[in-house]
Amino acid sequence: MKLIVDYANLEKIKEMYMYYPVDGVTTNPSILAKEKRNPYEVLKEIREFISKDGELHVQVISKDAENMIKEAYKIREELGDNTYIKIPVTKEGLKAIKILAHDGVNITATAIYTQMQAYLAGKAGAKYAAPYVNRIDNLGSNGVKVAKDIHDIYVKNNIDTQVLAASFKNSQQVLELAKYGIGAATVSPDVIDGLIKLDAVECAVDAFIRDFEGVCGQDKTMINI
Ligand SMILES: O=C[C@H](O)COP(=O)(O)O
Repeated sequence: MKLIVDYANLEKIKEMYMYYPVDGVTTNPSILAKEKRNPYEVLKEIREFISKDGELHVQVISKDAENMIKEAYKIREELGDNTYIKIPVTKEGLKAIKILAHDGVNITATAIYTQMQAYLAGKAGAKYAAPYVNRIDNLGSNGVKVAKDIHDIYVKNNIDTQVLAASFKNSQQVLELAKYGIGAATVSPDVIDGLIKLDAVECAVDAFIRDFEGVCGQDKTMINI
C-alpha cells in the first residue's frame, strides 16, 4: 500500500518526507484554501519539492464535464503531464473521466461514498478511486468495508484501477486497509504521526538508555564510550 500525504503546506510536507517513507501528495480545494494564497503557487512549490516524477493529485472545481476537462489540461500545463487529476464521481464527472482517460490523462476519481461510484469510475478508466473512509463512517456506514469492497470489485472484474483510500481519522482505519493490501492510502500528517506515536515505545527506548548510562556514564553513546 502506498502512503500518500494529504496536505498542502510545504513545510509540513517536507517534514513528512524527511521522517516517513511517503510516496506522494494529494490535495483538494479545501486543503489548498488553508494556505490562503494562489493555489498554483502552492502546487508549483510542492511539485518542485517532490520532483517532476513525484505523485501529485490535484482536484478540479467545475461541475460540468466540459469545464472539468479544460481544468484538467490547465492543471497538467502548470504542473506536468504526470499530475493526477482528481475528478468527483458525479454523472458529469464520469463523462469527463471517460474522455480524459481515453486521452491518456491520469485520473483519480474522488468523492466516492459508494461501491458503485467506484465501479463506474474504474470502468471509465480512472487510475485511482478514492473512497472517503471516515466521512462514510460518519454517515453510519462502514468506510473500511466500502474501500475493501471496491478493491475486491476491481480484482474480480479485472479492472485495472487502484483504491486510493482517503479521509482517515485514526490508525485503525489505515491498519485495516494496509492488511487488506489496497493500492494506496492518503493520510493527513497528524494521522501519519499517530501511526507511530506510542508511549510504550518511548518508555522502552528510555529504559535502554538508562541501563547503558548506568554502566558507561551520562551522555555516552556507542560513539564516545
Ligand atoms: O480529498 C479528500 C480528503 O482526503 C477528505 O478528507 P477529510 O474527510 O479529512 O476532509
